[in-house]
Amino acid sequence: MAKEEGDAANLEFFLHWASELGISDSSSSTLPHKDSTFLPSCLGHSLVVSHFPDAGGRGLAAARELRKGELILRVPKAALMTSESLMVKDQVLSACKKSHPFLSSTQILTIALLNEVNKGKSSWWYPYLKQLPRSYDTLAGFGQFEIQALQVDDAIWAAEKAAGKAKLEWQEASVVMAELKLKPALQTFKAWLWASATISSRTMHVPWDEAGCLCPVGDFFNYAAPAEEPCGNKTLGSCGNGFSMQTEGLSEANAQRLTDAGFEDDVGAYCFYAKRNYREKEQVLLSYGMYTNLELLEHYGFLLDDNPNDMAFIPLEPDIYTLCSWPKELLYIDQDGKPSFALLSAMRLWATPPNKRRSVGHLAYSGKQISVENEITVMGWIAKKCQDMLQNLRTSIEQDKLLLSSIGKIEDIFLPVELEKLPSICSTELRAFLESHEPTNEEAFNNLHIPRKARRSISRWILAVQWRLSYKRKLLCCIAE
Ligand SMILES: C[S@@+](CC[C@H](N)C(=O)[O-])C[C@H]1O[C@@H](n2cnc3c(N)ncnc32)[C@H](O)[C@@H]1O
Repeated sequence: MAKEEGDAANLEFFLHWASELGISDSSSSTLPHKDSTFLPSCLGHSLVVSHFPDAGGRGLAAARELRKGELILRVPKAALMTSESLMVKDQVLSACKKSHPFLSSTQILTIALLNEVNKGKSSWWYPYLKQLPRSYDTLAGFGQFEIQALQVDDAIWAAEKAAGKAKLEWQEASVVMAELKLKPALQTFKAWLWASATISSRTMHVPWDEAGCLCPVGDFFNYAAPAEEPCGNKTLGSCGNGFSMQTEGLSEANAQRLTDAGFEDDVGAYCFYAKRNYREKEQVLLSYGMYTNLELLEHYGFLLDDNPNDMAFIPLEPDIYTLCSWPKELLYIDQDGKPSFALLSAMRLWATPPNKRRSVGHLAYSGKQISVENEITVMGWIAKKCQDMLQNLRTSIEQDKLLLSSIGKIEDIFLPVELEKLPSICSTELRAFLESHEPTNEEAFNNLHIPRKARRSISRWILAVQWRLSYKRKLLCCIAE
């Protein structure tokens, strides 16, 4: 059977398996969707699986017009994969967990997931496991080359920290995986990275386990950035349980409140609601939370071209930090190139002569201009800072754009002759990329275009260049303001 046909058959079987577990996209308790050709499916009433090449790949589309606030998917507790549900069915896993109380809840779920994969076809979860991606592009899996390609110190630091944390967690967990007698391939760091990326990018908040749950079908929703805080908290998880199950006769206030998803105790299910009205076939999106592009990359392995919550942090000289009480994470340039409230406030105070700071402090802290002269100094300083930051980075915006279009063609490049035809900045980075993924002897012997290992890293390299480009664009926008 061709791969596509195999994938389609697996998906059909999975949606049937899900319907038998009570997963449903229908708010009434009618029988699962069925037509004469396919197995009964849990979808078809409100949602269908579809492909969105530019917005997350596989995702869920509206099967009909959907109204804001409508209940569109319900996943009963029994269908949620959690450490608890995996342990109930596996005494050995449960005993192992008890003898290693030092492990975090995320480490336990990671081990439990690998333990389930280890069972192969005999796992009760097999139809679901088959639907999980084979690889991820989350920051922890970036190699040294891709990390350096981020160029900005803060981002490099975040990537190194993510990789270091993953390694440490794996080392701590390895004794348990050995006790569970997992296959050697499932005890490797590579397998650990896969399982922890599955958990990082696909779990949803539940109140009884910090690691969250894997939610079959519910984890097919791709992401849309929330434009504003839904309930005053940064992440969706902490406000997910406030949603109401009622969808009939919604008041405007309730319709506003009913966004996204959450576990509902009284229903005993994870419930998903339409965040807005959708036309038939439009992709239905979920807001996982408010994330900057770097955070999206870290936790989910993608970023958005136009992320309203993205920001470029501005490192300040120590004497400016000591002047203000703002935490560093509030000192940034926003997506539109505007300095944040805290950055402006800190700079206005800093640009005031020391003997006058006390008397104008209240203006700075309430976001008001201090004087025209002060404002000109502040704006000039911020623009100069952005300019210096841009100049200190290895490549320019134009070069990054060129590089991105060259990486797109990398599969066609016949080494080393074609490499020479590229602009020098592109060929230098391309050469460094290839050198960091040395070909195997066999590949070198056969003069294959791109080593296999490198091919798998291309998507991460593209993400790194896209990330630094979006960062530079914000700085440029600020200078142009
Ligand atoms: C919960 S899953 C969503 C379903 C996923 N597309 C699938 O096929 O299983 C989250 C992952 O989908 C991808 N994704 C979600 N929203 C995206 C978006 N707006 N743009 C690009 N990728 C997205 C990312 O790989 C992310 O880690």
